[in-house]
Amino acid sequence: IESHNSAEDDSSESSGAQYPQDLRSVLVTSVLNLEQLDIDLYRGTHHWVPRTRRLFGGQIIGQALVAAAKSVSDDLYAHSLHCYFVRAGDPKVPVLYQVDRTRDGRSFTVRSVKAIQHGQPILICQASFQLLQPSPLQHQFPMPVVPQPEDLPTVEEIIQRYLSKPDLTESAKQGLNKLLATEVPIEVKPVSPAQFYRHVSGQPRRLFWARARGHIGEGNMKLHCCVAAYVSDFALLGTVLLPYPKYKARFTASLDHAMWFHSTFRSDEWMLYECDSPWAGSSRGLAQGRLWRRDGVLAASCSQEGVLRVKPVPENSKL
Ligand SMILES: CC(C)(COP(=O)(O)OP(=O)(O)OC[C@H]1O[C@@H](n2cnc3c(N)ncnc32)[C@H](O)[C@@H]1OP(=O)(O)O)[C@@H](O)C(=O)NCCC(=O)NCCSC(=O)CCC(=O)O
Repeated sequence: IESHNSAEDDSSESSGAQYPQDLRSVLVTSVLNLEQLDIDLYRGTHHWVPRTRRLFGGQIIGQALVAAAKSVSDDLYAHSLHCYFVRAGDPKVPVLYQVDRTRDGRSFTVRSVKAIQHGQPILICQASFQLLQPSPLQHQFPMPVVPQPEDLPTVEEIIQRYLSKPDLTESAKQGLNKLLATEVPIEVKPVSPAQFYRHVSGQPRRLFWARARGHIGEGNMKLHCCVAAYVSDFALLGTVLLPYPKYKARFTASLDHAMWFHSTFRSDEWMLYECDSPWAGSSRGLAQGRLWRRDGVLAASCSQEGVLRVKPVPENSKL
Protein backbone atom coordinates (compact mmCIF):
# COMPACT_ATOMS: atom_id res chain seq x y z
CA ILE A 1 0.00 0.00 0.00
CA GLU A 2 1.43 3.35 -0.94
CA SER A 3 0.74 6.73 0.51
CA HIS A 4 -0.90 9.30 -1.71
CA ASN A 5 -2.13 12.86 -1.60
CA SER A 6 -5.35 13.29 -3.52
CA ALA A 7 -4.41 16.76 -4.71
CA GLU A 8 -6.35 18.54 -7.45
CA ASP A 9 -5.21 17.56 -10.92
CA ASP A 10 -5.03 20.65 -13.06
CA SER A 11 -3.46 18.95 -16.05
CA SER A 12 -5.66 19.21 -19.11
CA GLU A 13 -4.92 17.29 -22.29
CA SER A 14 -8.42 17.72 -23.65
CA SER A 15 -9.69 20.22 -26.12
CA GLY A 16 -12.91 19.86 -28.05
CA ALA A 17 -11.21 20.35 -31.39
CA GLN A 18 -9.05 17.22 -30.89
CA TYR A 19 -11.95 14.79 -31.19
CA PRO A 20 -13.26 13.80 -34.60
CA GLN A 21 -16.39 12.25 -33.05
CA ASP A 22 -17.15 14.84 -30.43
CA LEU A 23 -20.16 13.46 -28.61
CA ARG A 24 -19.95 16.08 -25.87
CA SER A 25 -23.45 17.18 -26.72
CA VAL A 26 -24.67 13.63 -26.17
CA LEU A 27 -23.25 12.89 -22.75
CA VAL A 28 -23.12 16.28 -21.09
CA THR A 29 -25.68 18.45 -22.79
CA SER A 30 -28.18 15.69 -23.51
CA VAL A 31 -28.05 12.40 -21.54
CA LEU A 32 -26.96 14.00 -18.27
CA ASN A 33 -28.81 17.26 -18.86
CA LEU A 34 -32.11 16.50 -17.15
CA GLU A 35 -35.25 18.51 -17.76
CA GLN A 36 -36.76 19.87 -14.55
CA LEU A 37 -40.53 19.20 -14.34
CA ASP A 38 -41.15 20.34 -10.78
CA ILE A 39 -39.24 20.72 -7.51
CA ASP A 40 -37.08 17.56 -7.15
CA LEU A 41 -38.67 15.98 -10.22
CA TYR A 42 -36.71 15.53 -13.47
CA ARG A 43 -37.01 13.82 -16.82
CA GLY A 44 -34.11 12.14 -18.64
CA THR A 45 -33.83 10.91 -22.21
CA HIS A 46 -31.59 8.25 -23.78
CA HIS A 47 -28.89 8.11 -26.38
CA TRP A 48 -27.08 4.78 -26.56
CA VAL A 49 -29.22 1.70 -25.91
CA PRO A 50 -27.30 -1.60 -25.66
CA ARG A 51 -28.17 -4.60 -27.81
CA THR A 52 -30.12 -6.05 -24.87
CA ARG A 53 -32.83 -3.43 -25.69
CA ARG A 54 -33.06 -2.55 -22.01
CA LEU A 55 -31.72 0.81 -20.82
CA PHE A 56 -28.00 0.97 -20.04
CA GLY A 57 -27.62 0.82 -16.25
CA GLY A 58 -24.83 3.40 -16.25
CA GLN A 59 -27.16 5.92 -17.88
CA ILE A 60 -29.79 5.45 -15.18
CA ILE A 61 -27.21 5.72 -12.37
CA GLY A 62 -25.59 8.78 -13.98
CA GLN A 63 -28.95 10.50 -14.38
CA ALA A 64 -30.03 9.58 -10.83
CA LEU A 65 -26.83 11.16 -9.51
CA VAL A 66 -27.43 14.30 -11.60
CA ALA A 67 -30.93 14.55 -10.09
CA ALA A 68 -29.61 14.04 -6.55
CA ALA A 69 -26.83 16.59 -7.04
CA LYS A 70 -29.25 19.31 -8.14
CA SER A 71 -30.58 19.75 -4.60
CA VAL A 72 -27.23 19.94 -2.79
CA SER A 73 -25.05 23.03 -2.50
CA ASP A 74 -22.00 23.64 -4.68
CA ASP A 75 -19.51 23.12 -1.85
CA LEU A 76 -20.56 19.48 -1.36
CA TYR A 77 -18.86 16.64 -3.26
CA ALA A 78 -20.49 13.33 -4.23
CA HIS A 79 -18.64 10.61 -2.30
CA SER A 80 -20.81 7.50 -2.70
CA LEU A 81 -23.96 5.97 -4.14
CA HIS A 82 -25.81 2.68 -3.68
CA CYS A 83 -28.39 1.51 -6.20
CA TYR A 84 -30.69 -1.44 -6.99
CA PHE A 85 -31.92 -2.04 -10.53
CA VAL A 86 -35.41 -3.36 -9.81
CA ARG A 87 -36.95 -3.42 -13.31
CA ALA A 88 -35.62 -3.30 -16.86
CA GLY A 89 -35.62 0.22 -18.31
CA ASP A 90 -37.83 0.76 -21.35
CA PRO A 91 -35.92 2.54 -24.17
CA LYS A 92 -39.18 3.75 -25.75
CA VAL A 93 -40.10 6.23 -23.00
CA PRO A 94 -38.17 8.79 -20.91
CA VAL A 95 -37.29 8.17 -17.25
CA LEU A 96 -38.61 10.31 -14.38
CA TYR A 97 -36.33 10.97 -11.42
CA GLN A 98 -37.98 11.79 -8.09
CA VAL A 99 -35.62 13.08 -5.40
CA ASP A 100 -36.23 12.80 -1.67
CA ARG A 101 -34.10 15.14 0.49
CA THR A 102 -33.41 12.45 3.09
CA ARG A 103 -31.04 14.46 5.31
CA ASP A 104 -28.97 17.63 5.25
CA GLY A 105 -26.23 17.21 7.87
CA ARG A 106 -23.31 19.39 8.87
CA SER A 107 -20.72 17.37 6.91
CA PHE A 108 -22.80 14.79 5.05
CA THR A 109 -26.00 15.15 3.01
CA VAL A 110 -28.04 12.19 1.75
CA ARG A 111 -30.50 12.03 -1.14
CA SER A 112 -32.76 9.15 -2.21
CA VAL A 113 -33.72 8.98 -5.86
CA LYS A 114 -36.37 6.85 -7.50
CA ALA A 115 -36.17 6.37 -11.26
CA ILE A 116 -39.67 5.75 -12.60
CA GLN A 117 -41.17 4.46 -15.85
CA HIS A 118 -44.79 3.46 -16.46
CA GLY A 119 -45.57 4.53 -12.88
CA GLN A 120 -43.14 2.02 -11.32
CA PRO A 121 -39.58 2.25 -10.02
CA ILE A 122 -36.82 0.88 -12.27
CA LEU A 123 -33.98 2.01 -9.97
CA ILE A 124 -33.69 3.05 -6.35
CA CYS A 125 -30.59 5.01 -5.45
CA GLN A 126 -29.10 6.59 -2.36
CA ALA A 127 -26.38 9.14 -2.91
CA SER A 128 -24.28 10.88 -0.28
CA PHE A 129 -22.37 14.17 -0.50
CA GLN A 130 -19.72 15.63 1.80
CA LEU A 131 -17.97 18.90 2.51
CA LEU A 132 -14.26 18.64 1.67
CA GLN A 133 -12.52 17.79 4.93
CA PRO A 134 -8.77 17.35 5.48
CA SER A 135 -7.44 14.13 7.01
CA PRO A 136 -4.02 12.80 8.03
CA LEU A 137 -5.25 9.32 7.01
CA GLN A 138 -4.47 8.91 3.32
CA HIS A 139 -3.54 5.69 1.54
CA GLN A 140 -4.41 3.75 -1.59
CA PHE A 141 -3.31 0.62 -3.45
CA PRO A 142 -0.74 1.30 -6.20
CA MET A 143 -2.08 1.59 -9.75
CA PRO A 144 -1.35 -1.44 -11.99
CA VAL A 145 1.49 -0.94 -14.48
CA VAL A 146 0.06 -1.07 -18.03
CA PRO A 147 0.84 0.40 -21.48
CA GLN A 148 -0.20 4.02 -21.95
CA PRO A 149 -3.41 4.69 -23.95
CA GLU A 150 -1.41 6.33 -26.79
CA ASP A 151 0.25 2.93 -27.38
CA LEU A 152 -3.00 0.95 -27.58
CA PRO A 153 -5.65 0.64 -30.32
CA THR A 154 -9.24 1.82 -29.83
CA VAL A 155 -12.07 -0.74 -29.89
CA GLU A 156 -12.98 0.56 -33.36
CA GLU A 157 -9.45 -0.22 -34.63
CA ILE A 158 -9.58 -3.68 -33.03
CA ILE A 159 -12.95 -4.41 -34.66
CA GLN A 160 -11.55 -3.29 -38.06
CA ARG A 161 -8.70 -5.79 -37.57
CA TYR A 162 -11.15 -8.62 -36.83
CA LEU A 163 -13.18 -7.60 -39.89
CA SER A 164 -10.15 -8.08 -42.14
CA LYS A 165 -9.81 -11.75 -41.10
CA PRO A 166 -10.58 -13.97 -44.13
CA ASP A 167 -12.34 -16.82 -42.26
CA LEU A 168 -15.01 -14.62 -40.64
CA THR A 169 -18.61 -15.85 -40.97
CA GLU A 170 -21.20 -13.53 -42.51
CA SER A 171 -23.15 -13.26 -39.25
CA ALA A 172 -19.96 -12.42 -37.31
CA LYS A 173 -19.20 -9.72 -39.90
CA GLN A 174 -22.68 -8.28 -39.52
CA GLY A 175 -22.35 -8.30 -35.73
CA LEU A 176 -19.02 -6.46 -35.90
CA ASN A 177 -20.35 -3.88 -38.36
CA LYS A 178 -23.30 -3.25 -36.06
CA LEU A 179 -20.86 -2.73 -33.18
CA LEU A 180 -18.86 -0.26 -35.29
CA ALA A 181 -21.97 1.74 -36.16
CA THR A 182 -22.98 2.13 -32.51
CA GLU A 183 -22.11 5.50 -31.08
CA VAL A 184 -21.23 4.62 -27.48
CA PRO A 185 -20.40 7.95 -25.84
CA ILE A 186 -17.36 6.39 -24.18
CA GLU A 187 -13.95 5.91 -25.80
CA VAL A 188 -12.30 2.61 -24.82
CA LYS A 189 -8.78 1.17 -25.27
CA PRO A 190 -8.44 -2.39 -23.94
CA VAL A 191 -5.05 -3.24 -22.42
CA SER A 192 -5.36 -6.80 -23.82
CA PRO A 193 -7.82 -6.99 -26.75
CA ALA A 194 -7.82 -10.84 -26.92
CA GLN A 195 -8.78 -11.03 -23.28
CA PHE A 196 -11.23 -8.10 -23.51
CA TYR A 197 -13.17 -9.95 -26.20
CA ARG A 198 -12.89 -13.31 -24.38
CA HIS A 199 -10.87 -15.05 -27.10
CA VAL A 200 -8.63 -16.56 -24.46
CA SER A 201 -9.63 -18.06 -21.17
CA GLY A 202 -8.20 -16.17 -18.25
CA GLN A 203 -8.54 -14.84 -14.78
CA PRO A 204 -11.72 -12.85 -14.10
CA ARG A 205 -9.82 -9.57 -14.42
CA ARG A 206 -9.51 -6.99 -17.21
CA LEU A 207 -8.14 -3.54 -17.66
CA PHE A 208 -9.00 -0.85 -20.15
CA TRP A 209 -8.52 2.87 -20.57
CA ALA A 210 -11.76 4.84 -20.83
CA ARG A 211 -12.85 8.43 -21.16
CA ALA A 212 -15.99 10.30 -22.12
CA ARG A 213 -16.00 11.19 -25.81
CA GLY A 214 -15.53 14.89 -26.35
CA HIS A 215 -14.38 17.79 -24.25
CA ILE A 216 -16.07 18.44 -20.91
CA GLY A 217 -13.48 20.70 -19.31
CA GLU A 218 -12.78 21.40 -15.66
CA GLY A 219 -16.52 21.87 -15.12
CA ASN A 220 -17.77 20.89 -11.74
CA MET A 221 -16.69 17.77 -9.94
CA LYS A 222 -20.28 16.54 -9.54
CA LEU A 223 -20.65 16.38 -13.31
CA HIS A 224 -17.43 14.35 -13.63
CA CYS A 225 -18.78 11.96 -10.98
CA CYS A 226 -22.03 11.56 -12.97
CA VAL A 227 -20.04 10.80 -16.14
CA ALA A 228 -17.83 8.33 -14.20
CA ALA A 229 -20.98 6.65 -12.85
CA TYR A 230 -22.13 6.26 -16.47
CA VAL A 231 -18.73 4.85 -17.53
CA SER A 232 -18.41 2.55 -14.50
CA ASP A 233 -21.23 0.25 -15.64
CA PHE A 234 -19.58 -0.31 -19.03
CA ALA A 235 -18.10 -3.81 -19.48
CA LEU A 236 -17.87 -4.34 -15.70
CA LEU A 237 -20.25 -7.30 -15.40
CA GLY A 238 -18.64 -9.03 -18.41
CA THR A 239 -15.56 -9.57 -16.23
CA VAL A 240 -17.45 -12.42 -14.52
CA LEU A 241 -17.53 -14.34 -17.85
CA LEU A 242 -13.78 -14.17 -18.57
CA PRO A 243 -12.87 -17.63 -17.17
CA TYR A 244 -15.63 -19.24 -19.28
CA PRO A 245 -14.94 -18.78 -23.03
CA LYS A 246 -16.99 -21.92 -23.77
CA TYR A 247 -20.15 -20.14 -22.62
CA LYS A 248 -21.92 -17.10 -24.01
CA ALA A 249 -24.37 -14.87 -22.21
CA ARG A 250 -28.03 -15.69 -22.71
CA PHE A 251 -29.29 -13.22 -20.13
CA THR A 252 -27.22 -10.77 -18.10
CA ALA A 253 -28.36 -7.78 -16.08
CA SER A 254 -26.84 -5.85 -13.24
CA LEU A 255 -28.78 -6.18 -9.99
CA ASP A 256 -27.10 -3.47 -7.97
CA HIS A 257 -24.27 -0.97 -8.19
CA ALA A 258 -22.33 0.83 -5.50
CA MET A 259 -19.71 3.48 -6.08
CA TRP A 260 -17.29 5.51 -3.98
CA PHE A 261 -15.54 8.65 -5.23
CA HIS A 262 -12.11 9.20 -3.67
CA SER A 263 -10.47 12.14 -5.36
CA THR A 264 -10.97 14.79 -8.00
CA PHE A 265 -10.61 13.66 -11.62
CA ARG A 266 -11.51 14.52 -15.20
CA SER A 267 -13.87 12.01 -16.82
CA ASP A 268 -12.93 13.35 -20.28
CA GLU A 269 -9.30 12.36 -19.74
CA TRP A 270 -8.01 8.79 -19.97
CA MET A 271 -8.64 6.78 -16.83
CA LEU A 272 -7.63 3.18 -16.29
CA TYR A 273 -10.58 0.96 -15.40
CA GLU A 274 -9.40 -2.11 -13.50
CA CYS A 275 -12.19 -4.68 -13.20
CA ASP A 276 -12.16 -8.01 -11.40
CA SER A 277 -14.62 -10.59 -10.18
CA PRO A 278 -13.88 -12.33 -6.88
CA TRP A 279 -16.91 -14.68 -7.03
CA ALA A 280 -19.61 -16.26 -9.18
CA GLY A 281 -22.35 -18.73 -8.27
CA SER A 282 -26.16 -19.22 -8.15
CA SER A 283 -26.51 -17.55 -11.61
CA ARG A 284 -24.95 -14.40 -10.13
CA GLY A 285 -21.52 -12.81 -10.24
CA LEU A 286 -19.82 -10.10 -8.23
CA ALA A 287 -17.68 -7.57 -10.11
CA GLN A 288 -15.50 -4.84 -8.64
CA GLY A 289 -13.91 -1.91 -10.42
CA ARG A 290 -11.31 0.73 -9.71
CA LEU A 291 -10.99 3.87 -11.82
CA TRP A 292 -7.46 5.28 -11.82
CA ARG A 293 -6.30 8.69 -12.95
CA ARG A 294 -3.38 8.23 -15.27
CA ASP A 295 -1.08 9.91 -12.75
CA GLY A 296 -1.70 6.96 -10.40
CA VAL A 297 -4.33 8.48 -8.11
CA LEU A 298 -7.29 6.20 -7.29
CA ALA A 299 -10.31 8.22 -8.43
CA ALA A 300 -13.23 5.88 -7.68
CA SER A 301 -14.12 2.30 -6.70
CA CYS A 302 -17.28 0.38 -7.46
CA SER A 303 -18.96 -2.96 -6.85
CA GLN A 304 -21.76 -4.59 -8.75
CA GLU A 305 -23.63 -7.87 -8.61
CA GLY A 306 -25.40 -9.17 -11.68
CA VAL A 307 -27.51 -12.09 -12.80
CA LEU A 308 -25.76 -14.13 -15.54
CA ARG A 309 -27.47 -17.00 -17.36
CA VAL A 310 -25.33 -18.62 -20.04
CA LYS A 311 -25.42 -21.17 -22.86
CA PRO A 312 -22.58 -23.14 -24.51
CA VAL A 313 -20.84 -21.47 -27.48
CA PRO A 314 -21.40 -23.57 -30.66
CA GLU A 315 -18.30 -25.62 -31.60
CA ASN A 316 -17.78 -23.94 -35.04
CA SER A 317 -18.05 -20.32 -33.80
CA LYS A 318 -15.34 -18.01 -35.25
CA LEU A 319 -15.80 -15.32 -32.62
C1 LIG B 1 -32.97 -8.72 -12.47
C2 LIG B 1 -34.41 -8.91 -12.91
C3 LIG B 1 -34.47 -9.51 -14.30
C4 LIG B 1 -35.08 -9.86 -11.92
O1 LIG B 1 -36.44 -9.99 -12.23
P1 LIG B 1 -37.15 -11.39 -12.14
O2 LIG B 1 -36.79 -12.03 -10.85
O3 LIG B 1 -38.59 -11.16 -12.38
O4 LIG B 1 -36.53 -12.12 -13.41
P2 LIG B 1 -35.93 -13.60 -13.62
O5 LIG B 1 -36.85 -14.62 -13.04
O6 LIG B 1 -34.53 -13.63 -13.17
O7 LIG B 1 -35.97 -13.67 -15.21
C5 LIG B 1 -35.08 -12.95 -16.02
C6 LIG B 1 -34.85 -13.76 -17.30
O8 LIG B 1 -34.22 -15.00 -16.97
C7 LIG B 1 -35.06 -16.08 -17.38
N1 LIG B 1 -34.98 -17.14 -16.36
C8 LIG B 1 -35.49 -17.11 -15.13
N2 LIG B 1 -35.18 -18.21 -14.46
C9 LIG B 1 -34.43 -18.98 -15.28
C10 LIG B 1 -33.78 -20.24 -15.17
N3 LIG B 1 -33.82 -20.96 -14.08
N4 LIG B 1 -33.08 -20.68 -16.23
C11 LIG B 1 -33.00 -19.97 -17.34
N5 LIG B 1 -33.57 -18.76 -17.50
C12 LIG B 1 -34.29 -18.28 -16.50
C13 LIG B 1 -36.45 -15.50 -17.50
O9 LIG B 1 -37.24 -16.20 -18.43
C14 LIG B 1 -36.13 -14.11 -18.03
O10 LIG B 1 -35.79 -14.15 -19.40
P3 LIG B 1 -36.61 -13.33 -20.50
O11 LIG B 1 -36.53 -11.89 -20.07
O12 LIG B 1 -35.91 -13.62 -21.79
O13 LIG B 1 -38.01 -13.91 -20.40
C15 LIG B 1 -35.20 -7.57 -12.86
O14 LIG B 1 -35.20 -7.07 -11.53
C16 LIG B 1 -34.60 -6.55 -13.76
O15 LIG B 1 -34.79 -6.62 -14.98
N6 LIG B 1 -33.91 -5.58 -13.17
C17 LIG B 1 -33.24 -4.54 -13.95
C18 LIG B 1 -31.89 -5.01 -14.40
C19 LIG B 1 -31.23 -3.96 -15.29
O16 LIG B 1 -31.89 -3.46 -16.21
N7 LIG B 1 -29.95 -3.58 -15.01
C20 LIG B 1 -29.32 -2.52 -15.72
C21 LIG B 1 -29.01 -2.93 -17.14
S1 LIG B 1 -27.75 -4.14 -17.21
C22 LIG B 1 -26.35 -3.23 -17.48
O17 LIG B 1 -26.41 -2.09 -17.77
C23 LIG B 1 -25.03 -3.90 -17.34
C24 LIG B 1 -24.23 -3.67 -18.56
C25 LIG B 1 -23.67 -5.02 -19.03
O18 LIG B 1 -24.50 -5.93 -19.32
O19 LIG B 1 -22.43 -5.09 -19.09
